[in-house]
Amino acid sequence: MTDRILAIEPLTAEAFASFGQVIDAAGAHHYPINNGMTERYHDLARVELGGVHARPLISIFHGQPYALPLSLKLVERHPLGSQAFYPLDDANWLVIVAEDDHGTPTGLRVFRPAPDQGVNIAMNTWHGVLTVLERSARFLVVDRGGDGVNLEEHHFAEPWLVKA
Ligand SMILES: NC(=O)N[C@@H](O)C(=O)O
Ligand code: NI
Repeated sequence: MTDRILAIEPLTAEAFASFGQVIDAAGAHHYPINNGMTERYHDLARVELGGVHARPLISIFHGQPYALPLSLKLVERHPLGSQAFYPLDDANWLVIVAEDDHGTPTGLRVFRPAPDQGVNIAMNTWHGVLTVLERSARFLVVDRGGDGVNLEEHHFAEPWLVKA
């Protein structure tokens, strides 16, 4: 029996503020372009690119579903850049993040994005890898390429349990 249980909470910009930004057209600054044929939802998140020869990468991640309860054994962070995930399908997914305490993740939080929400995880922020539930889903991912090592992993001595 473990006391290392994590509950799932709804994703809000306020709750996520210390980990990055929520990508959400709702409430965003927007304006018509292209003779009014397109609405631009502008500047939704802050892409961070650090280190040498940094450049933005645009990729598609096709995530396979995990089952709940989820045994969380690892979080990671990208010291040289942010990482954004925006669903291309109707996805049921989780965003797992943590604060940092002198190099150790602490204060784990598990968020469930609403439909039409994505996230931009700020540079050097501890997070779980893409965690999709129920059915596979594709995500547009914007993160950092370039020189240097942009991945640091933390393996928990004892896993956390993410429960519905
Ligand atoms: N490894 C990789 O590109 N993906 C992870 O960084 C992740 O956060 O899913
Ligand atoms: Ni990552």
